[in-house]
Amino acid sequence: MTDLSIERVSTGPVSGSTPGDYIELLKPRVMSLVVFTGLAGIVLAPGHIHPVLAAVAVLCIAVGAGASGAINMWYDRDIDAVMTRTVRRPIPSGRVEPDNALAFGVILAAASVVVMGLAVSWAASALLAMTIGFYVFVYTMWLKRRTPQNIVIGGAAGAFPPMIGWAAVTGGVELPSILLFLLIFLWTPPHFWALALFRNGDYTRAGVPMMPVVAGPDSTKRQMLAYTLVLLPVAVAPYFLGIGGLTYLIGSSLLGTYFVLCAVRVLRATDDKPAKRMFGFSILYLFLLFALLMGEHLVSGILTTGGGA
Ligand code: HEM
Ligand SMILES: CC(C)=CCC/C(C)=C/CC/C(C)=C/COP(=O)(O)OP(=O)(O)O
Repeated sequence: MTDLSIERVSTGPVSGSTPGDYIELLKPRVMSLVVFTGLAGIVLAPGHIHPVLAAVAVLCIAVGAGASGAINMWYDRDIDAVMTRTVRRPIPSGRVEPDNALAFGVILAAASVVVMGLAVSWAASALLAMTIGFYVFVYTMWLKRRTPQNIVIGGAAGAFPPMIGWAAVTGGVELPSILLFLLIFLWTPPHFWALALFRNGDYTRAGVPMMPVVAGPDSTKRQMLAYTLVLLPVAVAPYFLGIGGLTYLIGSSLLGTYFVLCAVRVLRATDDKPAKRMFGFSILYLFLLFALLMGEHLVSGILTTGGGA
């Protein structure tokens, strides 16, 4: 356990929180892509879901993801106060009391799980509850401060949303939804380690054993390349499972090849620029993969029904 007997950044009494402070606790920018992959699970799943229920399912995933982010910020308030990237967050900056942030996260988490079960599907509700629990207890409270494999195993939490969306429609877990999980699971290490490479000082100061801190940048870069090489065929696999079409096959092949090239540039780099570029591209890469999957699926659906007229 990291012993952080660090003087907390004293920013004086809480000067009245604003709604924006609480919204910030939900990590909306990060969770927007998380929710986007959850929507993909809904759109790609076979069968029909009423659009209103689909919207409720997306909302529950969004609220559940945000709630897990708020609880994560409550638990990590000590290390957030030490890292330059996070010191201005609502809790370390004194804008939100820790107990209020925790209550906010717990209430939203409970509400998202109950509403998903009552309104949409108990299978999706169970998966949502498990995802929240995995991120809070397995990643944030257990692995993050103990092992450089923290984000590899913890990455599972971020990979569940497409399975939650799929279960909201079908009530179950099937091979294609497991493949979408695997795609994000393999994407997470190169996504995060690219950031960790240029935020290494933060994590060293905070005593968090991220891979670059423990194994060093060279080993981390080699592992990032390995993950992008494994990810390339896995990201193409939806085409062979019938959930992606020819456009997706070409797009995912090109995007995956460029992601590998990013990793090669990071491996050869003598400064942080390639790592920063790879981190940024990792987000665009995942967004485009899921956008291509959903876009093709929706267009082919329209063409089919249009053709059936
Ligand atoms: C355990 C897994 C993950 C870790 C450790 C991780 C880590 C991070 C960190 C530290 C940041 C910078 C955030 C900030 O400074 O506020 C970030 C940004 C981001 N992450 Fe990840 N991430 C993970 C999984 C995911 C997943 C699964 C997604 C989406 C499916 C995702 C999407 C994003 C996005 C969109 C941003 C940019 C946010 C912004 O522009 O401020 N991340 N990630
Ligand atoms: C539906 C549901 C519950 C979805 C959850 C999805 C999920 C777990 C996404 C991971 C997002 C993320 C930024 C993790 C990093 O935590 P960190 O503590 O390493 O990041 P930080 O240092 O920026 O706080």
